[in-house]
Amino acid sequence: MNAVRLSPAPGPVRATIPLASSKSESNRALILDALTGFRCDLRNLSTARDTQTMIRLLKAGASTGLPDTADVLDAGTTMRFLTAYFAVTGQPKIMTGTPRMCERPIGILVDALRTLGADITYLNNEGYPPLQLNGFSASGQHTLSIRGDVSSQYISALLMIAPALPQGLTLTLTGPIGSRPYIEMTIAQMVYFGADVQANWDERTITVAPQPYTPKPYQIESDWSGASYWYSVVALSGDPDTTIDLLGLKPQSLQGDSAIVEIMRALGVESTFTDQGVRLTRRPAESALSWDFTDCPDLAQTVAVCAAVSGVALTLTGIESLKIKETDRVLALQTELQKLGAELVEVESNHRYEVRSLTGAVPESPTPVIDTYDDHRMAMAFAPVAMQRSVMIEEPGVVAKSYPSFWEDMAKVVTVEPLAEGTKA
Ligand SMILES: O=C(O)C1=C[C@@H](OP(=O)(O)O)[C@@H](O)[C@H](O)C1
Ligand SMILES: C=C(OP(=O)(O)O)C(=O)O
Repeated sequence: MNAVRLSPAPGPVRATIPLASSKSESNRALILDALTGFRCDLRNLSTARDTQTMIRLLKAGASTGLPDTADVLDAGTTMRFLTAYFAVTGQPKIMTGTPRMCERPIGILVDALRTLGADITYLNNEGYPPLQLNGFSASGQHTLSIRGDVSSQYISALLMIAPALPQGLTLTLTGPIGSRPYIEMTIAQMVYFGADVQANWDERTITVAPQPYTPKPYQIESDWSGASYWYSVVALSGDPDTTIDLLGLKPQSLQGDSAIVEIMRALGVESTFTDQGVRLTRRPAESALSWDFTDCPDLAQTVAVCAAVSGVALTLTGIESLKIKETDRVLALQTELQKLGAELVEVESNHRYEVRSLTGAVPESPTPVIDTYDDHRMAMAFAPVAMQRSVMIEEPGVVAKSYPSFWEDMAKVVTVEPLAEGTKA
Protein backbone atom coordinates (compact mmCIF):
# COMPACT_ATOMS: atom_id res chain seq x y z
CA MET A 1 0.00 0.00 0.00
CA ASN A 2 1.63 3.26 -1.08
CA ALA A 3 -1.16 5.75 -0.48
CA VAL A 4 -4.60 6.01 1.07
CA ARG A 5 -7.50 8.06 -0.21
CA LEU A 6 -9.56 9.53 2.62
CA SER A 7 -13.01 10.97 2.01
CA PRO A 8 -15.79 12.33 4.20
CA ALA A 9 -18.20 9.57 5.29
CA PRO A 10 -21.96 10.21 5.37
CA GLY A 11 -23.88 10.21 8.65
CA PRO A 12 -23.23 11.35 12.22
CA VAL A 13 -19.72 11.33 13.65
CA ARG A 14 -19.69 9.10 16.73
CA ALA A 15 -16.73 6.92 17.65
CA THR A 16 -14.84 5.33 20.50
CA ILE A 17 -11.10 5.29 19.94
CA PRO A 18 -8.89 3.03 22.10
CA LEU A 19 -5.69 5.04 21.21
CA ALA A 20 -2.10 3.78 21.26
CA SER A 21 -0.33 4.14 24.60
CA SER A 22 2.41 6.73 25.06
CA LYS A 23 5.73 5.81 23.47
CA SER A 24 7.46 8.46 25.56
CA GLU A 25 6.26 6.97 28.85
CA SER A 26 6.88 3.45 27.53
CA ASN A 27 10.45 4.13 26.47
CA ARG A 28 11.31 5.69 29.80
CA ALA A 29 9.68 2.82 31.72
CA LEU A 30 11.70 0.32 29.68
CA ILE A 31 15.03 1.99 30.53
CA LEU A 32 14.12 2.26 34.20
CA ASP A 33 13.02 -1.39 34.21
CA ALA A 34 16.30 -2.40 32.56
CA LEU A 35 18.17 -0.56 35.34
CA THR A 36 16.31 -2.66 37.94
CA GLY A 37 17.45 -5.81 36.13
CA PHE A 38 14.11 -6.20 34.29
CA ARG A 39 12.10 -6.78 37.46
CA CYS A 40 9.16 -4.39 36.88
CA ASP A 41 5.72 -5.34 35.64
CA LEU A 42 5.13 -2.80 32.85
CA ARG A 43 1.50 -2.65 31.75
CA ASN A 44 0.03 -1.22 28.55
CA LEU A 45 3.41 -0.76 26.84
CA SER A 46 3.04 0.96 23.49
CA THR A 47 2.71 -1.01 20.28
CA ALA A 48 4.58 1.87 18.57
CA ARG A 49 7.53 0.74 16.47
CA ASP A 50 9.79 3.03 18.53
CA THR A 51 8.86 1.10 21.68
CA GLN A 52 8.98 -2.32 20.03
CA THR A 53 12.46 -1.44 18.75
CA MET A 54 13.54 -0.49 22.27
CA ILE A 55 12.22 -3.80 23.64
CA ARG A 56 14.01 -5.78 20.91
CA LEU A 57 17.33 -4.00 21.46
CA LEU A 58 17.17 -4.32 25.24
CA LYS A 59 16.41 -8.04 24.90
CA ALA A 60 19.39 -8.49 22.59
CA GLY A 61 21.44 -7.98 25.77
CA ALA A 62 25.17 -7.65 26.17
CA SER A 63 27.45 -9.15 23.56
CA THR A 64 30.37 -11.36 24.49
CA GLY A 65 33.17 -9.17 23.19
CA LEU A 66 32.91 -7.49 19.82
CA PRO A 67 30.26 -4.76 19.72
CA ASP A 68 26.97 -5.82 18.16
CA THR A 69 24.83 -3.36 16.23
CA ALA A 70 21.79 -1.69 17.77
CA ASP A 71 19.77 -0.28 14.87
CA VAL A 72 17.13 2.05 16.32
CA LEU A 73 15.59 2.79 12.87
CA ASP A 74 14.04 6.27 13.12
CA ALA A 75 13.37 6.39 16.88
CA GLY A 76 14.95 9.42 18.53
CA THR A 77 14.22 8.47 22.15
CA THR A 78 15.38 4.92 21.51
CA MET A 79 18.69 6.21 20.11
CA ARG A 80 19.35 8.73 22.85
CA PHE A 81 18.10 6.67 25.83
CA LEU A 82 19.82 3.44 24.75
CA THR A 83 23.10 5.22 24.02
CA ALA A 84 23.18 6.41 27.63
CA TYR A 85 22.00 3.05 29.01
CA PHE A 86 24.43 0.88 27.01
CA ALA A 87 27.24 3.35 27.78
CA VAL A 88 26.77 3.36 31.57
CA THR A 89 26.24 -0.41 31.73
CA GLY A 90 29.47 -0.88 29.77
CA GLN A 91 27.92 -2.76 26.84
CA PRO A 92 29.97 -2.52 23.65
CA LYS A 93 27.54 -1.50 20.87
CA ILE A 94 27.38 0.18 17.53
CA MET A 95 24.43 2.57 17.65
CA THR A 96 22.91 3.34 14.27
CA GLY A 97 19.61 4.08 12.54
CA THR A 98 17.98 5.24 9.33
CA PRO A 99 19.79 7.76 7.10
CA ARG A 100 17.66 10.50 8.71
CA MET A 101 18.61 9.29 12.21
CA CYS A 102 22.25 9.68 11.15
CA GLU A 103 21.48 13.36 10.40
CA ARG A 104 19.91 13.99 13.82
CA PRO A 105 22.50 15.46 16.25
CA ILE A 106 23.74 13.52 19.28
CA GLY A 107 27.03 15.35 20.05
CA ILE A 108 25.71 17.06 23.19
CA LEU A 109 24.80 13.71 24.74
CA VAL A 110 28.05 12.03 23.63
CA ASP A 111 30.15 14.86 25.11
CA ALA A 112 28.30 14.52 28.42
CA LEU A 113 28.66 10.73 28.50
CA ARG A 114 32.38 11.00 27.70
CA THR A 115 32.82 13.41 30.60
CA LEU A 116 31.15 10.85 32.88
CA GLY A 117 33.54 8.13 31.70
CA ALA A 118 32.14 6.59 28.51
CA ASP A 119 34.47 5.65 25.67
CA ILE A 120 32.55 6.58 22.51
CA THR A 121 33.78 6.99 18.94
CA TYR A 122 32.00 8.39 15.91
CA LEU A 123 32.02 6.00 12.98
CA ASN A 124 31.14 8.54 10.33
CA ASN A 125 30.40 12.21 11.07
CA GLU A 126 31.47 13.92 14.29
CA GLY A 127 28.36 14.69 16.36
CA TYR A 128 26.03 12.21 14.59
CA PRO A 129 25.28 8.48 14.60
CA PRO A 130 26.57 5.90 13.90
CA LEU A 131 28.52 5.65 17.15
CA GLN A 132 30.60 2.95 18.75
CA LEU A 133 30.34 2.46 22.51
CA ASN A 134 33.56 0.88 23.77
CA GLY A 135 33.00 0.68 27.52
CA PHE A 136 32.65 2.79 30.65
CA SER A 137 34.99 3.67 33.44
CA ALA A 138 33.47 6.16 35.88
CA SER A 139 35.46 9.39 35.81
CA GLY A 140 34.28 10.62 39.18
CA GLN A 141 32.82 13.71 37.52
CA HIS A 142 29.34 14.30 38.86
CA THR A 143 28.43 17.81 37.71
CA LEU A 144 27.70 18.75 34.12
CA SER A 145 26.33 21.73 32.23
CA ILE A 146 24.17 20.93 29.25
CA ARG A 147 22.31 23.02 26.66
CA GLY A 148 18.56 22.78 26.96
CA ASP A 149 17.57 24.07 23.54
CA VAL A 150 18.49 21.27 21.12
CA SER A 151 16.72 18.18 22.45
CA SER A 152 15.39 17.39 25.91
CA GLN A 153 16.03 13.73 25.11
CA TYR A 154 19.74 14.16 25.97
CA ILE A 155 18.78 15.46 29.41
CA SER A 156 16.24 12.69 30.00
CA ALA A 157 18.82 10.10 28.93
CA LEU A 158 21.42 11.42 31.39
CA LEU A 159 18.94 11.75 34.24
CA MET A 160 17.71 8.17 33.91
CA ILE A 161 21.21 6.67 34.16
CA ALA A 162 22.31 9.06 36.93
CA PRO A 163 21.29 6.83 39.90
CA ALA A 164 23.70 4.20 38.52
CA LEU A 165 26.70 6.59 38.66
CA PRO A 166 28.93 6.25 41.73
CA GLN A 167 28.26 9.82 42.87
CA GLY A 168 24.98 10.50 41.10
CA LEU A 169 24.76 13.61 38.94
CA THR A 170 23.99 17.32 39.06
CA LEU A 171 22.95 18.79 35.73
CA THR A 172 22.88 22.52 35.10
CA LEU A 173 20.74 23.45 32.10
CA THR A 174 22.00 26.35 29.99
CA GLY A 175 20.15 28.52 27.48
CA PRO A 176 16.45 28.21 26.72
CA ILE A 177 14.83 24.89 27.70
CA GLY A 178 12.77 23.14 25.02
CA SER A 179 10.32 20.28 25.63
CA ARG A 180 10.52 20.78 29.41
CA PRO A 181 7.42 18.64 30.15
CA TYR A 182 9.35 15.66 28.77
CA ILE A 183 12.11 16.30 31.34
CA GLU A 184 9.44 16.51 34.04
CA MET A 185 7.93 13.25 32.79
CA THR A 186 11.36 11.63 33.12
CA ILE A 187 11.78 12.92 36.66
CA ALA A 188 8.26 11.81 37.67
CA GLN A 189 8.86 8.28 36.39
CA MET A 190 12.29 8.12 38.06
CA VAL A 191 10.79 9.24 41.37
CA TYR A 192 8.01 6.66 41.00
CA PHE A 193 10.69 3.97 40.72
CA GLY A 194 12.42 5.21 43.87
CA ALA A 195 15.00 7.71 42.62
CA ASP A 196 15.98 10.73 44.72
CA VAL A 197 15.73 13.70 42.29
CA GLN A 198 15.80 17.37 43.28
CA ALA A 199 14.87 19.75 40.45
CA ASN A 200 15.36 23.46 41.05
CA TRP A 201 13.93 25.14 37.96
CA ASP A 202 14.80 28.66 39.18
CA GLU A 203 18.44 27.71 39.47
CA ARG A 204 18.13 25.39 36.48
CA THR A 205 19.75 22.46 38.27
CA ILE A 206 18.65 18.86 38.65
CA THR A 207 20.41 16.66 41.19
CA VAL A 208 20.09 12.87 41.25
CA ALA A 209 21.41 10.80 44.14
CA PRO A 210 23.31 7.50 43.57
CA GLN A 211 20.68 5.02 44.65
CA PRO A 212 19.25 1.98 42.82
CA TYR A 213 15.73 2.02 41.37
CA THR A 214 13.07 -0.09 43.07
CA PRO A 215 11.15 -2.56 40.89
CA LYS A 216 7.40 -1.80 40.82
CA PRO A 217 4.41 -2.33 38.55
CA TYR A 218 3.75 0.59 36.19
CA GLN A 219 0.71 1.37 34.03
CA ILE A 220 1.35 3.47 30.91
CA GLU A 221 -1.24 6.09 29.91
CA SER A 222 -2.69 6.49 26.41
CA ASP A 223 -0.83 8.84 24.10
CA TRP A 224 -1.84 12.51 24.16
CA SER A 225 0.16 13.21 20.98
CA GLY A 226 -1.94 10.55 19.24
CA ALA A 227 -5.07 12.04 20.80
CA SER A 228 -4.35 15.36 19.09
CA TYR A 229 -5.42 14.00 15.68
CA TRP A 230 -8.85 13.19 17.11
CA TYR A 231 -9.19 16.72 18.40
CA SER A 232 -8.52 17.89 14.86
CA VAL A 233 -11.13 15.43 13.52
CA VAL A 234 -13.72 16.98 15.84
CA ALA A 235 -12.65 20.56 15.04
CA LEU A 236 -13.02 19.88 11.32
CA SER A 237 -16.24 17.85 11.50
CA GLY A 238 -19.31 19.33 9.85
CA ASP A 239 -21.66 17.44 12.22
CA PRO A 240 -22.56 19.71 15.19
CA ASP A 241 -23.34 16.63 17.33
CA THR A 242 -19.94 15.01 16.77
CA THR A 243 -18.92 12.93 19.80
CA ILE A 244 -15.63 11.07 20.08
CA ASP A 245 -14.57 9.12 23.15
CA LEU A 246 -10.82 8.70 23.59
CA LEU A 247 -9.97 5.90 26.03
CA GLY A 248 -7.22 5.73 28.63
CA LEU A 249 -6.45 9.45 29.04
CA LYS A 250 -6.29 11.21 32.42
CA PRO A 251 -6.78 14.88 33.31
CA GLN A 252 -3.55 14.92 35.37
CA SER A 253 -1.11 13.59 32.82
CA LEU A 254 2.68 13.28 32.77
CA GLN A 255 2.49 14.18 29.07
CA GLY A 256 2.93 17.82 28.09
CA ASP A 257 0.95 17.16 24.92
CA SER A 258 -2.17 17.17 27.11
CA ALA A 259 -1.93 20.92 26.32
CA ILE A 260 -4.01 19.95 23.30
CA VAL A 261 -7.09 20.28 25.57
CA GLU A 262 -6.50 24.00 25.94
CA ILE A 263 -5.29 24.63 22.39
CA MET A 264 -8.31 22.92 20.88
CA ARG A 265 -10.79 24.82 23.01
CA ALA A 266 -9.83 27.76 20.80
CA LEU A 267 -10.27 25.64 17.68
CA GLY A 268 -13.76 24.51 18.70
CA VAL A 269 -13.37 21.32 20.76
CA GLU A 270 -14.73 20.79 24.29
CA SER A 271 -13.09 18.10 26.46
CA THR A 272 -15.03 16.34 29.21
CA PHE A 273 -13.15 13.79 31.30
CA THR A 274 -14.99 10.55 32.10
CA ASP A 275 -14.04 7.40 34.03
CA GLN A 276 -12.69 5.93 30.82
CA GLY A 277 -10.90 8.86 29.25
CA VAL A 278 -12.05 12.04 27.56
CA ARG A 279 -15.14 12.87 25.48
CA LEU A 280 -14.71 15.38 22.67
CA THR A 281 -17.63 17.49 21.48
CA ARG A 282 -18.02 20.73 19.52
CA ARG A 283 -17.98 24.28 20.91
CA PRO A 284 -17.68 27.62 19.12
CA ALA A 285 -14.17 28.29 17.75
CA GLU A 286 -12.17 31.52 18.15
CA SER A 287 -11.16 33.42 15.03
CA ALA A 288 -7.47 33.58 16.00
CA LEU A 289 -4.97 31.72 18.18
CA SER A 290 -1.34 32.33 19.17
CA TRP A 291 0.55 29.42 20.70
CA ASP A 292 4.12 28.79 21.83
CA PHE A 293 5.01 25.18 21.03
CA THR A 294 8.31 25.13 22.97
CA ASP A 295 6.80 22.74 25.53
CA CYS A 296 4.84 20.61 23.05
CA PRO A 297 6.61 20.53 19.66
CA ASP A 298 4.83 17.36 18.52
CA LEU A 299 1.48 19.19 18.50
CA ALA A 300 2.55 21.86 16.03
CA GLN A 301 1.73 19.94 12.85
CA THR A 302 -1.73 18.90 14.06
CA VAL A 303 -2.63 22.42 15.07
CA ALA A 304 -1.17 24.07 11.94
CA VAL A 305 -3.15 21.84 9.58
CA CYS A 306 -6.33 22.15 11.62
CA ALA A 307 -6.10 25.96 11.69
CA ALA A 308 -5.31 26.11 7.97
CA VAL A 309 -8.40 24.12 7.06
CA SER A 310 -10.78 25.68 9.58
CA GLY A 311 -9.69 29.23 8.73
CA VAL A 312 -8.52 30.14 12.27
CA ALA A 313 -5.63 32.65 12.07
CA LEU A 314 -2.77 30.85 13.86
CA THR A 315 0.51 32.31 15.06
CA LEU A 316 3.14 29.74 16.09
CA THR A 317 6.34 30.27 18.07
CA GLY A 318 8.74 27.75 19.59
CA ILE A 319 8.88 25.49 16.54
CA GLU A 320 12.66 25.66 15.85
CA SER A 321 13.26 22.09 17.06
CA LEU A 322 10.89 20.80 14.36
CA LYS A 323 13.72 21.13 11.87
CA ILE A 324 15.72 18.27 13.43
CA LYS A 325 12.95 15.74 13.95
CA GLU A 326 11.87 12.89 11.61
CA THR A 327 12.11 15.40 8.77
CA ASP A 328 12.41 19.18 8.64
CA ARG A 329 8.81 19.57 9.74
CA VAL A 330 8.68 23.30 9.10
CA LEU A 331 9.66 22.81 5.46
CA ALA A 332 7.39 19.79 5.09
CA LEU A 333 4.41 21.75 6.44
CA GLN A 334 5.20 24.71 4.21
CA THR A 335 5.27 22.48 1.13
CA GLU A 336 2.20 20.41 1.92
CA LEU A 337 -0.09 23.16 3.26
CA GLN A 338 0.20 24.81 -0.14
CA LYS A 339 -1.59 21.81 -1.62
CA LEU A 340 -4.57 22.80 0.55
CA GLY A 341 -4.35 26.43 -0.54
CA ALA A 342 -2.76 27.58 2.74
CA GLU A 343 0.63 28.92 3.75
CA LEU A 344 3.01 28.69 6.72
CA VAL A 345 5.05 31.88 6.64
CA GLU A 346 7.89 33.04 8.88
CA VAL A 347 6.83 36.59 9.71
CA GLU A 348 9.73 37.73 11.86
CA SER A 349 13.31 36.64 12.05
CA ASN A 350 12.71 35.65 15.71
CA HIS A 351 10.98 32.45 14.61
CA ARG A 352 7.38 33.65 14.59
CA TYR A 353 5.25 31.87 12.00
CA GLU A 354 1.71 32.37 10.76
CA VAL A 355 -0.66 29.99 9.10
CA ARG A 356 -2.53 31.83 6.38
CA SER A 357 -5.56 30.09 5.16
CA LEU A 358 -6.50 30.68 1.54
CA THR A 359 -9.24 28.06 1.60
CA GLY A 360 -11.62 28.00 -1.31
CA ALA A 361 -8.68 28.24 -3.69
CA VAL A 362 -8.25 24.46 -4.03
CA PRO A 363 -10.79 22.67 -6.24
CA GLU A 364 -12.20 19.32 -5.03
CA SER A 365 -10.61 17.58 -8.02
CA PRO A 366 -7.92 16.47 -8.49
CA THR A 367 -7.60 15.30 -4.91
CA PRO A 368 -4.53 16.80 -3.16
CA VAL A 369 -1.80 14.22 -2.58
CA ILE A 370 0.12 14.83 0.66
CA ASP A 371 3.75 13.66 0.88
CA THR A 372 4.77 12.38 4.31
CA TYR A 373 8.62 12.53 4.31
CA ASP A 374 9.05 9.39 6.48
CA ASP A 375 7.24 11.33 9.23
CA HIS A 376 4.31 9.72 11.03
CA ARG A 377 3.07 13.12 12.21
CA MET A 378 2.82 14.47 8.65
CA ALA A 379 0.47 11.59 7.76
CA MET A 380 -1.64 11.87 10.91
CA ALA A 381 -1.80 15.68 10.97
CA PHE A 382 -3.20 15.83 7.43
CA ALA A 383 -5.62 12.89 7.77
CA PRO A 384 -8.38 14.92 9.58
CA VAL A 385 -8.64 17.13 6.48
CA ALA A 386 -10.87 14.32 5.18
CA MET A 387 -13.62 15.47 7.56
CA GLN A 388 -14.10 18.28 5.02
CA ARG A 389 -12.77 17.08 1.65
CA SER A 390 -11.03 14.15 -0.04
CA VAL A 391 -7.29 13.93 0.42
CA MET A 392 -4.65 11.32 -0.39
CA ILE A 393 -1.82 10.51 1.98
CA GLU A 394 1.39 9.00 0.61
CA GLU A 395 3.19 6.17 2.44
CA PRO A 396 0.56 5.70 5.13
CA GLY A 397 2.66 2.98 6.78
CA VAL A 398 4.74 5.74 8.41
CA VAL A 399 2.19 5.90 11.25
CA ALA A 400 3.66 2.68 12.69
CA LYS A 401 6.35 4.75 14.42
CA SER A 402 3.94 5.87 17.13
CA TYR A 403 0.37 4.77 16.32
CA PRO A 404 0.17 1.52 14.30
CA SER A 405 -3.66 1.26 14.39
CA PHE A 406 -4.20 4.84 13.23
CA TRP A 407 -5.87 3.96 9.89
CA GLU A 408 -8.13 1.35 11.49
CA ASP A 409 -9.25 4.00 13.94
CA MET A 410 -9.66 6.64 11.19
CA ALA A 411 -11.96 4.26 9.29
CA LYS A 412 -14.50 4.85 12.08
CA VAL A 413 -14.99 8.46 10.96
CA VAL A 414 -13.94 8.76 7.30
CA THR A 415 -13.79 6.45 4.28
CA VAL A 416 -10.28 5.02 4.01
CA GLU A 417 -9.32 3.41 0.68
CA PRO A 418 -5.87 1.89 0.26
CA LEU A 419 -4.42 2.65 -3.18
CA ALA A 420 -1.70 0.67 -4.89
CA GLU A 421 1.07 2.42 -6.85
CA GLY A 422 -0.18 3.77 -10.18
CA THR A 423 -3.85 4.11 -9.19
CA LYS A 424 -3.73 7.66 -7.84
CA ALA A 425 -5.94 10.03 -9.83
O1 LIG B 1 11.46 12.61 25.42
C1 LIG B 1 10.56 12.32 24.62
O2 LIG B 1 9.84 11.30 24.78
C2 LIG B 1 10.32 13.21 23.48
C3 LIG B 1 10.81 14.51 23.49
C4 LIG B 1 10.58 15.46 22.40
O3 LIG B 1 11.78 15.61 21.66
P1 LIG B 1 12.79 16.86 21.88
O4 LIG B 1 13.19 16.89 23.29
O5 LIG B 1 13.93 16.51 20.96
O6 LIG B 1 12.03 18.09 21.47
C5 LIG B 1 9.48 15.00 21.45
O7 LIG B 1 9.51 15.76 20.26
C6 LIG B 1 9.62 13.52 21.11
O8 LIG B 1 8.60 13.10 20.24
C7 LIG B 1 9.53 12.68 22.35
C1 LIG C 1 10.03 13.63 17.37
C2 LIG C 1 9.46 12.44 17.59
O1 LIG C 1 10.09 11.32 18.02
P1 LIG C 1 11.64 11.00 18.23
O2 LIG C 1 12.39 12.29 18.42
O3 LIG C 1 11.68 10.15 19.43
O4 LIG C 1 12.10 10.28 16.98
C3 LIG C 1 7.99 12.28 17.41
O5 LIG C 1 7.47 11.22 17.76
O6 LIG C 1 7.33 13.21 16.90
